[in-house]
Amino acid sequence: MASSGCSTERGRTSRNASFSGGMDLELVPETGCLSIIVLGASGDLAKKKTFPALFNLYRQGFLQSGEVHIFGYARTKISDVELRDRIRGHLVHGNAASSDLSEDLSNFLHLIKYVSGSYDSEDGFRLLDKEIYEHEVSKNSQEGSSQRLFYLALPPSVYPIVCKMIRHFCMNKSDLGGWTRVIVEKPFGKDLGSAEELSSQLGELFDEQQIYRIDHYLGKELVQNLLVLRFANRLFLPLWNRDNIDNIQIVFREDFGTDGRGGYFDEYGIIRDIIQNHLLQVLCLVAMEKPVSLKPEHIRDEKVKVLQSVPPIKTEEVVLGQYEGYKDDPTVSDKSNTPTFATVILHIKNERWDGVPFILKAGKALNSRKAEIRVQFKDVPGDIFKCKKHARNEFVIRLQPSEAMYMKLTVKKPGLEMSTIQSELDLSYKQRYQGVTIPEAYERLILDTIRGDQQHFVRRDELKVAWEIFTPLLHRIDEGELEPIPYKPGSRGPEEADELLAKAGYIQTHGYIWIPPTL
Ligand SMILES: NC(=O)C1=CN([C@@H]2O[C@H](COP(=O)(O)OP(=O)(O)OC[C@H]3O[C@@H](n4cnc5c(N)ncnc54)[C@H](OP(=O)(O)O)[C@@H]3O)[C@@H](O)[C@H]2O)C=CC1
Ligand SMILES: O=C1O[C@H](COP(=O)(O)O)[C@@H](O)[C@H](O)[C@H]1O
Repeated sequence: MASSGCSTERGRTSRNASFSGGMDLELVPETGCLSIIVLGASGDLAKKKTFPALFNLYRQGFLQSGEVHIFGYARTKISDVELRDRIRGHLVHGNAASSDLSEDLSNFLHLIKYVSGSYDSEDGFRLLDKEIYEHEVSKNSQEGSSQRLFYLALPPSVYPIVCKMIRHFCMNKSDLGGWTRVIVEKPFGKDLGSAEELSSQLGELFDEQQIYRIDHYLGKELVQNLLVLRFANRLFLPLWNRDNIDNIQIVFREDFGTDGRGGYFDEYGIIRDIIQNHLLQVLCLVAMEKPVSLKPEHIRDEKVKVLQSVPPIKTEEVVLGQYEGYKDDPTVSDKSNTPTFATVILHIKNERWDGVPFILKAGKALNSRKAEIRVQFKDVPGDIFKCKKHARNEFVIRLQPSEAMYMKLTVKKPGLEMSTIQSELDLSYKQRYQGVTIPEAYERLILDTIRGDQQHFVRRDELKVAWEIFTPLLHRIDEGELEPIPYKPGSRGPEEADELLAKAGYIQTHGYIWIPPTL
């Protein structure tokens, strides 16, 4: 796995060999050493997602020992060894034990160095810069050609000061093809005002091309497949509109509660945590027009147009819920009004979608864990089968778990009688792509950042319109004008949400259930 010396031919090829390589991306030539700096390295996201994603990229040859170094930075006073011990277990999770794995693990962990310092301390960031610089010098990286990727695995409250410190003390010294990029995590603000303030603060320090606002749903395999599916298949082109589609649901369900993150969650709630970002991003890809090309700006231009076509949310098209027992968490206020469940209907007032409700539903502590897009077609006109038994066509994209796409169809029930039954055309990934490992969303997005591809990241104007849509509703909830309905953990959520779904036109096929095929 390991290679020595900076920018080996292999390293250059593998880091640049993008999925969209043939798609006209202007990739930055790579010549220097890469330093990845995880700020907030002592935290939950860093150990569960960031370091494991880096390890997987390392194992696949996208990060090479000879040219990459990883730095952890946080206030907690621990040594390099202690940081490595904290994350080790999360790196091996899900990987079969083997001698390769333990060798890779040990080599990878040795690439990690920890620097302790506070987020507003000049000394801390000067020390960090010195460590990065020493690494670059040790790899004979030409000054100005090195690449520095800062991953802010931190609460957003410290983004402005941390970005200021990076800007003043940790940038590349000159520009010989090198770069400095910053990945920022959601939530990007709490409402339109705070998001815009944060954007302005960051915008004063970095160009838009240097800021990568990560939304990990954009890194999921089946979310990335949406544009291919829609625009590379003739089949969907004539059907994907208000003439044929009755309603679209985008659903996120989790079968566990706030799971130790009650303090964070209570401040944000399910709309800010899931709907305003993850589900809205999925909606954009489902609803947008064909972009001029696959250039990031062309795609993001189309996403912005979709969001700009969404009129204000009506209170009667919202159902909020809170699971019973949520307030037992000592980090949650006894009087909390925070929704842990929400169904919100959005409309898109354009030629393609006028009249088609987009039903966004998300909830914690429900009866299952899944995320999917459910496109329900209109009834077939002229019912020659004279039986109401055959149900509507539905095209379902299962984002997780058991990634799949299936089309619910009415077919003749096999046998002597002429009767109909609901069945499906099924593309289940595990079965169809045996032996293929679907990459973790974070892996893909970190690699995109290294490659300078912003296609799957949220642009500033996109973020602004997303907040414009939800801010009035969020303010009404914050002011206590809308109360969440209690629901039992392990249930479907409040019954009122199903009633709203029916009012929006969704017709459930009773007695039909899709079972993911097993090998
Ligand atoms: N955890 C998750 O599953 C997900 C998290 N995110 C986002 O990622 C970011 C990081 O999340 P997560 O790792 O859970 O957060 P943590 O609460 O674990 O914080 C990360 C680190 O930041 C430092 N920190 C914590 N609170 C403060 C504070 N008030 N002021 C300054 N520093 C602080 C701590 O390091 P130290 O004290 O050592 O400096 C901590 O280890 C957040 O923006 C979060 O919303 C997004 C998706 C999922
Ligand atoms: O961003 C978040 O996402 C997770 C769910 O992510 P998934 O990839 O497992 O679907 C959610 O649990 C968390 O509350 C939220 O902050």
